[in-house]
Amino acid sequence: MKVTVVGAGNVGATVANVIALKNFASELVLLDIKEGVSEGKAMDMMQTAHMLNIDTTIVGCTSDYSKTANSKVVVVTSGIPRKPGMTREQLIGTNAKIVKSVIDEALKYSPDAVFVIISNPMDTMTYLTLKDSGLPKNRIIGQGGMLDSSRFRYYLSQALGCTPTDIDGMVIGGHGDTTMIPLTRFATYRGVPVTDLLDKETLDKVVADTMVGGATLTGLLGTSAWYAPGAAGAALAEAIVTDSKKMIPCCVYLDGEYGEKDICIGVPVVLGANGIEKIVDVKLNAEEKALFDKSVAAVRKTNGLLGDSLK
Ligand SMILES: NC(=O)c1ccc[n+]([C@@H]2O[C@H](COP(=O)([O-])OP(=O)(O)OC[C@H]3O[C@@H](n4cnc5c(N)ncnc54)[C@H](O)[C@@H]3O)[C@@H](O)[C@H]2O)c1
Ligand SMILES: O=C(O)C[C@H](O)C(=O)O
Repeated sequence: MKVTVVGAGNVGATVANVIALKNFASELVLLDIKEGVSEGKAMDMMQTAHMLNIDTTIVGCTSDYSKTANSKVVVVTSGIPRKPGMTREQLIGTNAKIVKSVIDEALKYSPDAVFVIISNPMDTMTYLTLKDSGLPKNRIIGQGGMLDSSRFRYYLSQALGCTPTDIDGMVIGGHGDTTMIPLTRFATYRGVPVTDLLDKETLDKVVADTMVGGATLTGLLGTSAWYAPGAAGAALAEAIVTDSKKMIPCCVYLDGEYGEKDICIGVPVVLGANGIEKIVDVKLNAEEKALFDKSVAAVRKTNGLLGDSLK
């Protein structure tokens, strides 16, 4: 099956590279507006094929959407990243225009695709995509929770002195410095609740570090991160292309679930060939529900800034 990645910058090229390494797509198209960049990165990756056993055909193109025709999944990474000191929400003006134009073009050639939105502010860009495209809600998925949960597992593993692969845990809510909700109550170390293993002060620090995980990396790198975001985007594409039915926290449109309507925000979902196969309605306790409500209110406020872009 064919997968398209729009935006061949740090995140898009990493999504593409991880997809190629995982060998689940027959063809991978990388598209950017910068003349020659996608072609160059696609050729560079194809020259690793022999060494890394890649059988996926990787094609690069400059703004030629005909090359993306009939994609099963379109991953949208085009847009500007934040710089140190900025919030993701500050990117809305520039990125709304970019995302809207990309969706319009991609849809002309892949009307049946599932769209994975990565560009920030991701929850609002996912909402914009849903409203602008008119596509059914199961085919619009925002990537945030997979990455944030992976960071949560990393910080928990650091606190426990173990490998992140032994940790289970998820982050729901918005993909923002103040809107993420790492669910410590459900996090485990090989089935043992982390709340039995770490004191409250340590857990509070893990939560705080997770929430500003992206900002921390932006401070270190001077631009936002790409390895874990790229792996997260590829993981969503893989779950859809392989119809794996994996449960992953993603940003999806809620229509009554979690008591919310007309919003795209992070909750656990089952991913498969249809995109979102099912929204998993986790029973939140009063404290978690209060955080979720606050997160929803903040994302709604950002959606309110879309203004004319929604028309
Ligand atoms: N949701 C997440 O978890 C997550 C994680 C990391 C980054 N991001 C976001 O992803 C976006 C990309 O980040 P990056 O680090 O790759 O940035 P980058 O600057 O390295 O790459 C962005 C690319 O998009 C391209 N582009 C711009 N307009 C385009 C258009 N109309 N059509 C096609 N391509 C276009 C640019 O030419 C550039 O190559 C940012 O908005 C960033 O905030 C989201
Ligand atoms: O932090 C950012 O701005 C990029 C991305 O959303 C991330 O979490 O790494």
